[in-house]
Amino acid sequence: MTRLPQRPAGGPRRGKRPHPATRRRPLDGARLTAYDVLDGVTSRDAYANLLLPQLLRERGLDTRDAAFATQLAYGTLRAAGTLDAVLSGLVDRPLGELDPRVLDLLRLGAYQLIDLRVPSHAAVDTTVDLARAIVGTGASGLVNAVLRKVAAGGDRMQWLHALGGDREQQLALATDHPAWIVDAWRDALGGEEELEPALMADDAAPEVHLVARRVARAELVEESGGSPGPYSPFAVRLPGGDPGRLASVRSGRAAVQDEGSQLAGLLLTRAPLEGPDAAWLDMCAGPGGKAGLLAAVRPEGVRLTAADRAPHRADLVRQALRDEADVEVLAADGREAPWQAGSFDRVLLDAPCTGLGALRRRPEVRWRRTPEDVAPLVELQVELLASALASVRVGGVVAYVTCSPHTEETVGVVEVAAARDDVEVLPVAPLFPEVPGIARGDYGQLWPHRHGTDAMFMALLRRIR
Ligand SMILES: C[S@@+](CC[C@H](N)C(=O)[O-])C[C@H]1O[C@@H](n2cnc3c(N)ncnc32)[C@H](O)[C@@H]1O
Repeated sequence: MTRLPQRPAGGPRRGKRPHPATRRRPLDGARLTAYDVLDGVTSRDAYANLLLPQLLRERGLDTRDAAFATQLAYGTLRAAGTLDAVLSGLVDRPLGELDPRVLDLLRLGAYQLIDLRVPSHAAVDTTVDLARAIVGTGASGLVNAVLRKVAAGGDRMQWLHALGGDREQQLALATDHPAWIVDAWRDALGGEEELEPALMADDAAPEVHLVARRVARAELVEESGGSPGPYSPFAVRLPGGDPGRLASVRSGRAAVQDEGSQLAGLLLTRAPLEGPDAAWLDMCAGPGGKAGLLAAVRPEGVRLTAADRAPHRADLVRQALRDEADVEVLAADGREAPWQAGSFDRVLLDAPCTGLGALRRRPEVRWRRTPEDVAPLVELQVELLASALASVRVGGVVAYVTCSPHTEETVGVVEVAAARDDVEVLPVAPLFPEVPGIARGDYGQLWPHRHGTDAMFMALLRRIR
């Protein structure tokens, strides 16, 4: 560590105090934690929603600093596209040629200046301190010079104006979405009318949603200080905070789960069914969010089988179902089912997908995903849905669910199955009369701007012969 310049004996003389900029300030804990999240995402492909809570726990930041670190980390990750557009005009080489640590620091500083309007001396000085400590003195000079130019350019509105571009580019920049995701949302929404509010809502920090599994919802409301969710009878919404501190969450009687995911799980339970109703399958169950809810709400006598291809995800399901009787957890590929064909009455297929509907909770995913990811996922989804239909008895139901509204992964996949002569589509909206605006044709679609949930898609299919 660099040592402070030594004062002459007898203390500083008047007019000879060291310049404040040469003194070392302690690093700001919230900003350092936010930087460490950005660095984990950049250099180790970490997931911010897993890394951040771990760092907050380890470092014991107080509530205020933890909230600021969260805002900085998530906000910077969400806004990376716009921040890079600003920064690329101010750096004398392509951003990809910068030391990745310097780029993350520039993004962190620029986010504070442009989006949070943190006074420029605080945003610049603290980022320069981080640069000096993490990368070195040379980097701190570059960070200082670039961030001063960012500050001089004004706030987000002024920067968007300066960046220019057509309406499409402006929408992508203003809402922090890559252009191909803007297109996918437009397509799923059926046009322009709701596009901007939908993308804006997808760019906002989400509330925390809890699910009351084995505790009365009123009790969880009381314990958490939240309010009942408007749609799922098990949902509690909180403006923020660390739900891991709640006794109900620690004991597994409640869990963190988006209210839209709760509805997607409940869809399976609401489908009308004739004949036996004793065997349910959750075919892609890891980490066990929907399996946990299904286990809690199933009628007496229903056996729940939950499978996941990834053994470590199957272990997480086992953990989520640890206190439930009459459940079986398998590490199994749904396409090579180890169970007998036609052996289930209800099957949930919560398919692996691009996650374009859950970007609020996984802020870096929008920049990680590419349009090339879609086709291989669609191929897998079609195969899994065929397998789900083979796993259900004649007369039984399959709920097909994705946390993506992308038309190819949703309507496109279901239409392949619905074209078969042994399958019929059951309309979703009548099963959710309490959820206005859920219909997407015969399917269900939730949206952050309409429902305050992730953009979950759901479809219900019956084997008719
Ligand atoms: C959207 S996540 C499921 C989320 C889960 N239902 C929940 O609510 O917590 C999709 C899961 O599918 C699993 N998966 C991917 N391919 C699979 C396959 N061929 N068979 C079974 N599971 C698969 C992934 O490991 C992942 O855990």
